[in-house]
Amino acid sequence: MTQDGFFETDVKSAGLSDINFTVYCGTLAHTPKLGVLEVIPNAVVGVDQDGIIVFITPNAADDPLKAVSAYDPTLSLTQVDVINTDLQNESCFWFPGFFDTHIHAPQFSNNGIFGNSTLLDWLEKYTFPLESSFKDLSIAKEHYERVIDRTLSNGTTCASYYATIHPLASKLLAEIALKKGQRAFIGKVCMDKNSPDHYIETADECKQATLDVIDHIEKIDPEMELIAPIITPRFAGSCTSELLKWLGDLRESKNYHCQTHINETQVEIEWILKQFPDYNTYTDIYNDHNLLSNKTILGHGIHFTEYEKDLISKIGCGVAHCPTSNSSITSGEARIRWLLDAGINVGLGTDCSGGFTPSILEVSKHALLVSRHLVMGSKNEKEKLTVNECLYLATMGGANVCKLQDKAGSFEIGKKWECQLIDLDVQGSALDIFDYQRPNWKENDYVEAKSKFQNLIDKWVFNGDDRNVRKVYTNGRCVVNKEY
Ligand SMILES: Nc1nc2[nH]cnc2c(=O)[nH]1
Ligand SMILES: [Zn+2]
Repeated sequence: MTQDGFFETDVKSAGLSDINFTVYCGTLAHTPKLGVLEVIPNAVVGVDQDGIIVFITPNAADDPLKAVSAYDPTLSLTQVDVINTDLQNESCFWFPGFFDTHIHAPQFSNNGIFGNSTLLDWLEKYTFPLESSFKDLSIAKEHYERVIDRTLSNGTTCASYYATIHPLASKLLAEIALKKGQRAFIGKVCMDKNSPDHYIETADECKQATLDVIDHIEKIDPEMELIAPIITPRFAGSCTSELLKWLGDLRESKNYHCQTHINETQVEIEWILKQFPDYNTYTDIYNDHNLLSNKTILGHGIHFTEYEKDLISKIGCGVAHCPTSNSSITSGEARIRWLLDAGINVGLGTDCSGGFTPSILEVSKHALLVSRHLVMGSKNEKEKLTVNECLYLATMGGANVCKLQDKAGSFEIGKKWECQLIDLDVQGSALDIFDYQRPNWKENDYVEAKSKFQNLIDKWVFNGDDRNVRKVYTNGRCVVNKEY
């Protein structure tokens, strides 16, 4: 423990041992482009000591060392670690880790508890009382350990977290993510108005605490191997103009990531525009306070006007789509096709505990269903999202929003080995796979096997859960290994 009471963690020491090269065998599946499922059957993937993918050879899993020699004939094979999946099991595959682009770590214990509330009364009744308790570090520690264990176990390799206003608890969240090996953006929440007396800070306290948390994160992971700070004004409803401007200038000073909520409900929008009478739109408030860049993640974005959509497209902001939360607290249905058509990067967010599930797989399913609800109103079939589009939002879409598209989100040479091993046949899982549904990559022709595999992917999205996640890797390191 350090003097502050935090854990001492060294990201380098958490890496691989003396083995300096690893090959992973098995079928790879990913969605590198919107709506496109690519499958690389029985592949061998070479991963170097930095966790970087250096080769991907399809149909080579029968003799992985041959693939290694073909990549580098001088490599000593005794130093190669071979990780085999169960090759007899054709319903086992590697899939990129999920991105949760919007999650409130301190709200985790409230998952499922929202009654009939809507945003503003939900904040007062359920959220602020829970978050204010994080002044107590022992409460923070228990929640933060559990939320990171749970999201990792569901295949979330990267999460953009809102913490609370408390600097010590926010630093602790960063320490725990680093120790457990989850890639994470950590945002100390900023709020200096419209908040209860027991859960508010002055602008000066907020500035000091924000700098303190950023400094700590930069110290414990100086190379930003896994964690990074993110400037987090809760929303325009809980920050004064003075604080928003200071945060915006800080964001610009070092091109920091930034996250906030926007256009979540009509009542919220009216309430906020009354507080900022000089502005016509919610987006203009953030833009004028210097908070928007291509590293800004805007949570929800359900009720953007045409003008706002064009503005965020021009600036390059990402949107965190949170369909589970938007349905639970009755906020609305975001028009994702409309945003994608404007070239806006969109990822998925659990928004725990506005949303009730920590699983991005489940949120993918909800994104698909919400898009169908939109169609029932608009009669515009184009708004429907497919399974492969939702999986793209859950992986590459999230990577684009977090500006990690060169590091993760799909399998590609030069990217990190950052993925989950999915096993559809795991004992006790809710999936029933019949033998006729299994693809046989060796004996079926590719098109037939691929079509069977697509059906399995669809079944996974609708009926799978964390029990189907056997292993999880971030930055080339195994961080979840479930022995059944
Ligand atoms: N969903 C959601 N919206 C918010 N707007 C401001 N704070 C919050 C929050 O904690 N959750
Ligand atoms: Zn939120």
